[in-house]
Amino acid sequence: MRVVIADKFPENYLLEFRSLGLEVEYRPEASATELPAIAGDCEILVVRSTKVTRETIEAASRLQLVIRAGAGIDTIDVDAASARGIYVTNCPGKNSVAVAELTVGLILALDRRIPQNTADLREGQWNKKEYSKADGLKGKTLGLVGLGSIGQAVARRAAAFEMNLVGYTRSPHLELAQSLGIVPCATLFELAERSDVVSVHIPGTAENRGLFGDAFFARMKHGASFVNTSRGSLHDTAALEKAMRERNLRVGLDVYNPEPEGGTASFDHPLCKLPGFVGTHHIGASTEQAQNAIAAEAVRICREFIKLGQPQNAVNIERASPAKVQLIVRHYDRVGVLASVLAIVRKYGLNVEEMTNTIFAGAKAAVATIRLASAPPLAMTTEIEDLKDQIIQVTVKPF
Ligand SMILES: NC(=O)C1=CN([C@@H]2O[C@H](COP(=O)(O)OP(=O)(O)OC[C@H]3O[C@@H](n4cnc5c(N)ncnc54)[C@H](O)[C@@H]3O)[C@@H](O)[C@H]2O)C=CC1
Ligand SMILES: O=C(O)C(=O)COP(=O)(O)O
Repeated sequence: MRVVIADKFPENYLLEFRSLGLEVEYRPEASATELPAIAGDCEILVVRSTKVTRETIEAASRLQLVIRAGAGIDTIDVDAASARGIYVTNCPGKNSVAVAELTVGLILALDRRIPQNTADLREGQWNKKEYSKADGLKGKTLGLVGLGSIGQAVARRAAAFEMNLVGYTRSPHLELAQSLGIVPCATLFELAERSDVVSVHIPGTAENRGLFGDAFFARMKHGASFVNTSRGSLHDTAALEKAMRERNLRVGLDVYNPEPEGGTASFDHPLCKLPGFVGTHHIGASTEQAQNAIAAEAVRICREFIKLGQPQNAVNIERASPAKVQLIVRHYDRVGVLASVLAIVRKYGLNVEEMTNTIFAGAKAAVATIRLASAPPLAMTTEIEDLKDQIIQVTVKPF
């Protein structure tokens, strides 16, 4: 099997891929437009933020698995992969601590204006008078949007600064929130009104696009801070600029919309020039610790995939099976039995949604569980039962 690694990846983990018997092509500088040609004949594609487009998925005729060596899968055309039966996985939770550390760094930098202090010192300017104005974090309220892996890691760190925590999450993680000392907010607007600092930790899905716009910022306190280390698509840049100018909002960003592809580029962004801004270059996950943890997880996913044919952490498996009925066929473990059973299922026009076949000790008998979208007619099960010397028992159960 051939694996293409189309992003920067720790060297020693490349060796681990090779030790799995994989032929490794390491293309750390590959761009999204080059990827269709590069990934053309690989079975496994590993990427960080390099976009995997429909063109790549369709050009890679042997592709079976795309591993996002990170958390967010918004850079991958998951629909295109699903339409061709290609697994997409990510490495959940493996870079959360790194992002949480950067988030706390941005919150501290916004309060004490550390980058602005440094810039003045670089310019030969001593300005203790100006920079002596800061609020302090103790007793201030941090509003966390999203209480997944990163939201929780930020909560734990902010608690050490004795901040009050409020949170908003779509899925009601009430017990979890309580265990972390997070007071749940019923709506995003309630969170905006209560928070001195808002920090965003939700995925950049289509439905979350532009969630933070005029209406949200208008509810934030004057002079409050907004931190986004998740995705640039989540905030409306123009609304953010307006809130910075009119409501003295302070903004800390690691992510932008749009963001340059690759490691270096010129970058002219309206927010970066405003005095209340601190920012980083989408480096939330870029610590050695996080990248080693991510790489180890990517290798683990590959190992399991090679062994079992199915990867862990797949994000594009249909969770709500269309199956309604299970046809359970106990049969002798002989050549052609399953083919005969399936031929009868086909004859009655029923689609097999899911299927497993489990062999019993001694390999004399097996049980096939065939999941169907609708109940089989009696004539069909009778026909299966009548397969000579092949069938032990047929049952039908709802699913
Ligand atoms: N700056 C960087 O380098 C990095 C950025 N990220 C970004 O952070 C995001 C979050 O990462 P994790 O915490 O690891 O993911 P996660 O999947 O553990 O948590 C996300 C949580 O957000 C919740 N959620 C989704 N939409 C929501 C909404 N509209 N309102 C409230 N809650 C909502 C989900 O239910 C889930 O609990 C990633 O999707 C990625 O975009 C992740 C890693 C590195
Ligand atoms: O894991 C994520 O979602 C990230 O945004 C990290 O991106 P990166 O792998 O550092 O390009």
